[in-house]
Amino acid sequence: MFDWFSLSMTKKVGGLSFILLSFLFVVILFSAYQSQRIYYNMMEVAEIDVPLSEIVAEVEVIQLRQDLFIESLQWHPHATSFNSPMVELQLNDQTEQDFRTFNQALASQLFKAEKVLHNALTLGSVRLKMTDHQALMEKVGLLHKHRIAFEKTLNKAFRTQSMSLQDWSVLEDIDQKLEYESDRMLRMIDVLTMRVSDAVEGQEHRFVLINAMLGISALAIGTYLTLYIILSFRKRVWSLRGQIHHLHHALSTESNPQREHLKSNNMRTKDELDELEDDLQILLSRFSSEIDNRQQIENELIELATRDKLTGAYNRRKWDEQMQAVLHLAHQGYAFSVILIDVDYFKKVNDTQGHDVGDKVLKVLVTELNRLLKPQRDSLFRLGGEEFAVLLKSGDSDDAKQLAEQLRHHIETFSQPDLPAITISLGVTGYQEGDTRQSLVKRVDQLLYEAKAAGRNQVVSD
Ligand SMILES: Nc1nc2c(ncn2[C@@H]2O[C@H](COP(=O)(O)OP(=O)(O)OP(=O)(O)O)[C@@H](O)[C@H]2O)c(=O)[nH]1
Repeated sequence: MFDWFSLSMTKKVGGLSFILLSFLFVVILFSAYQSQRIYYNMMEVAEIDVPLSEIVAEVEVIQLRQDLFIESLQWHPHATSFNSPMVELQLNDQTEQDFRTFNQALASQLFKAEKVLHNALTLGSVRLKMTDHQALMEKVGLLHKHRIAFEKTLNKAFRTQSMSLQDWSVLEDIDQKLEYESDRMLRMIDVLTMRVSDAVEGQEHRFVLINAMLGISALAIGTYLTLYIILSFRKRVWSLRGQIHHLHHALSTESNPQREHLKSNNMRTKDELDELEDDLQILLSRFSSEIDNRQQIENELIELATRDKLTGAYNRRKWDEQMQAVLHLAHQGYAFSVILIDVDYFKKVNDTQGHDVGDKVLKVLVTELNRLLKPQRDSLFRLGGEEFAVLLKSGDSDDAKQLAEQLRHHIETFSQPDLPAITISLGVTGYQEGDTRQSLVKRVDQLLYEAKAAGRNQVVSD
């Protein structure tokens, strides 16, 4: 089943936006459709009903003129024969002229009405009550017929300058019919116009109602969408900030001076994003200092792992690493030298003074040897027991010999009240082409042996 709540925020916002836009789209389409309908209905009123109303108004005026015309005909019936009583008419040129004028006007108005209705029915501009329009058309036709009959009757009278009583009553009858039909036509047009305006009004009401409903729905969805986005956004930001605070807490339980500083310095109003940015900034700086600390600790641990615990000189592991590195460089032309150092008669120190003193002697020895070494170039290693080595990463073997002699002399002459005096024997050699670690160590070991054999407290080099 469709699970709205488990959708991602993007999908929810996208879905709601789509619905909102669809609503707006429907509102626009419906508005356009209704406007179009209202427009056509109004067009129908403007093109058909308004001209028809004007025509009928004209016909009414003409009708009045026609009534007056008939009134103006002074007549009195007199019998010319028993069977055919005649009407004596006051007919002159002016009378005929008047008749022709209003008769023509009437004919023209009726033609106009026919044309309007014919166009409306044939061109399809009538949308409401087609049958009523057809009835109206018929009514105009009838009026036309009455007018022609009226015209004929009068034409005859003008020709003969007289009229039978029968014709006179026909004329009066036609006149009444004309009047009656014209009234009916006007009423029909009124009804039609009313219907059209009612229909338009109804459409307008529906239009307003449906548009209002769609608009309210769109507003509701828009409001919900906006609130949803704001609340989701705030919830996410707060959740992120919560996680950041947890991280702060995990990094340190102490109060964070940087955070306090930021808080106290930034009194201006901040939004959620500003606060999140601050939190992230502080977190990042804390991470970076934490990384620095860890790096420092790691370096210290590495350093500890490479140092001899008793003396602080580098241990054999470091010696192996460094030898590998300098041999690799030596193969590329960077020479190096080694001084191998051994304490003379150290067993005697242990035996006579005790092991602790022996330890202290070894510690002091390392301190004193280091005094004469150049940290950039020379490194001191404890290879085991009372045996040490100095690695000179650069310089030739003469430099090494010179340094070895300085070391020997310094230890020979060094004294400390609580420690026995000691001497050291040293073997010195430089890198020779084709050397391996074993060949070089073996050679310098041999030289040290020779120094011992030669009476100790001396330097032997190759
Ligand atoms: N105090 C102490 N003594 C140690 C330590 N490591 C080795 N030794 C002692 O150093 C002595 C080395 O003695 P030997 O190898 O006989 O050499 P030496 O007495 O110095 O005589 P030569 O080297 O021939 O001059 C031994 O007695 C070891 O016990 C240490 O860490 N502390």
